[in-house]
Amino acid sequence: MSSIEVKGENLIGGFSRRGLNGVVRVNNPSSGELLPGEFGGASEQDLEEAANLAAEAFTTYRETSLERRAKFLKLIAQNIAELDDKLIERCIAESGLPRARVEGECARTVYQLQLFADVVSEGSFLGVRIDPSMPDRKPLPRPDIRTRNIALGPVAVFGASNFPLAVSVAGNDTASALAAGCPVVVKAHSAHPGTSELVGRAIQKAVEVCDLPPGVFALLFDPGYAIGQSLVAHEAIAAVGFTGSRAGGEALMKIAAARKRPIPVFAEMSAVNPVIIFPNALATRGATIGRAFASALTLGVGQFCTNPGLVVAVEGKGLSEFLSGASETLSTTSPAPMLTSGIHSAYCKGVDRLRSHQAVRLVAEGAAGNGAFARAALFKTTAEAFLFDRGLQDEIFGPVSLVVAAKDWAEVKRVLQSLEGQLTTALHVDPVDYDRARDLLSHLETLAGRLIINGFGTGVEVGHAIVHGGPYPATSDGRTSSIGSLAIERFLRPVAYQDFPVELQPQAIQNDNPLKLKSRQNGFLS
Ligand SMILES: NC(=O)C1=CN([C@@H]2O[C@H](COP(=O)(O)OP(=O)(O)OC[C@H]3O[C@@H](n4cnc5c(N)ncnc54)[C@H](OP(=O)(O)O)[C@@H]3O)[C@@H](O)[C@H]2O)C=CC1
Ligand SMILES: O=C(O)CCC(=O)C(=O)O
Repeated sequence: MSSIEVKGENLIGGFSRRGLNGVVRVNNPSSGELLPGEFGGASEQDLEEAANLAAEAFTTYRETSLERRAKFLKLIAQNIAELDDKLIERCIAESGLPRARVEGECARTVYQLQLFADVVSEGSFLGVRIDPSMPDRKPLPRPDIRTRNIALGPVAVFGASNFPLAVSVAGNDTASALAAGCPVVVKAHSAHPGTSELVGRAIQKAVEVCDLPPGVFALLFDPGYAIGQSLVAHEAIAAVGFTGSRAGGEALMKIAAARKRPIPVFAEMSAVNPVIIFPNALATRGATIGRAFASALTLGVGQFCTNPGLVVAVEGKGLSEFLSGASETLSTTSPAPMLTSGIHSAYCKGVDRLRSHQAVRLVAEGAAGNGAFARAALFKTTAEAFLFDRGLQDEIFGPVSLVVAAKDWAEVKRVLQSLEGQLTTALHVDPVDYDRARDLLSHLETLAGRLIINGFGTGVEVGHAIVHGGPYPATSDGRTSSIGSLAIERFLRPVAYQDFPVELQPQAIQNDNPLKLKSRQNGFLS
């Protein structure tokens, strides 16, 4: 069992110390009881120190050998795995998530770190391109130009409440930033401070054992928003990774854009993840799709950014069967605790808004619960009403969805044309529907980061091909992904070296290729 303990301290520059700027405390969302541990908030001075140490560490850390960086990521993974039940139990108590989910998420966190260790060892993220000189080219000689990616600089990470391990302190933002060669300063999410500290200490221990500059990692608690905001504004910070609400993401984007030197914010924010049921699929298996949909909707109390919050289909017998199937499953759903009382009250407000909307009707509800326990719900409206009121597209975080019934397929297309950017879009199709699907695809590609056939977006598969992103407001920048190995690209920047003698060339671009990297030579992969 690991010797790491929760002490309620900020982690700065290889040390840990109690913050004196207010206190973060947390309740168990299942029982409502106040959990042990007081987490002292960081002061502006603590933040200054953490950010400056990160800037100092950047110079050395970004040029660590690929082997050493991969070893560091693997050691973080090992240290987290060794936390074992201490971490699992604290995470269950702070999040209200069931043991199997937390254990699975812990395994995913360990796996993600190992994945990035492999990405680092493999080296192609360095993006080497070489256009050798052509001294005899007419009318002008061509210079020798070589490019490699370098790390952007220290990254501020704001983890998600709904994935306290896999999208938090050592989650994909941190893993990809460290893999790219960027030090990380995490602003701990106030919903899981103990989990954050345990994981933060596992990273800090790996920094020490690998003999890396101590500023490579810091963890700060903040009982309000001031420290998080100052972190984004700090001149040492070069980029931000964020998962959470649209309001939170947009607030940080504004701060980043108003800086003297604006920086990129990679915020994963808000989506309703439309489910489109095509006519033949609806006619032949409406009830089956309805049951599967309700299971996806209520998975993890609907607390996924990929949750299917919107269904679009043509009105008729098939849609009635879909609604019956979904209602059957939904009405047997027990209430379950949401992550925080704030998230629960935002959910209740959102559901009440639908309930009192004159053009929306309740189709089915799960059993009612007490405290921060959420009651699942399904609502229905017409395409006409949906197109009229843009507010009906807003994400309600939790186990609720809105079915939009269209008069005909042309109206389905109008509904889809009206949507904002999404993380995922699911298409339920039979082969007979393929022509309609093909016709919609070019629009759907511009709508979402991931298109799914006959499934749902919940449960992101972490890997090399996954895209967890999408156009605004699903994310602030849909060009890459916040999950999977593509995420590393957010924290890299290409630099070209023109006519550099070998003595001054970084190893990655040298002709004898000491790092054994694949590269693009004159445009061709080799
Ligand atoms: N689409 C998605 O992936 C997700 C969406 N959500 C949505 O967010 C709501 C709240 O969940 P939560 O996880 O708390 O998300 P928030 O966006 O409220 O918080 C995420 C992180 O950002 C910080 N933060 C939020 N707003 C600001 C701000 N204005 N300035 C500085 N820092 C800020 C929070 O600080 P602190 O820790 O102090 O709160 C937290 O660390 C949910 O009800 C849901 O609507 C939530 C999770 C995932
Ligand atoms: O793994 C998933 O399903 C989604 C992860 C995520 O980023 C989220 O829900 O916030």
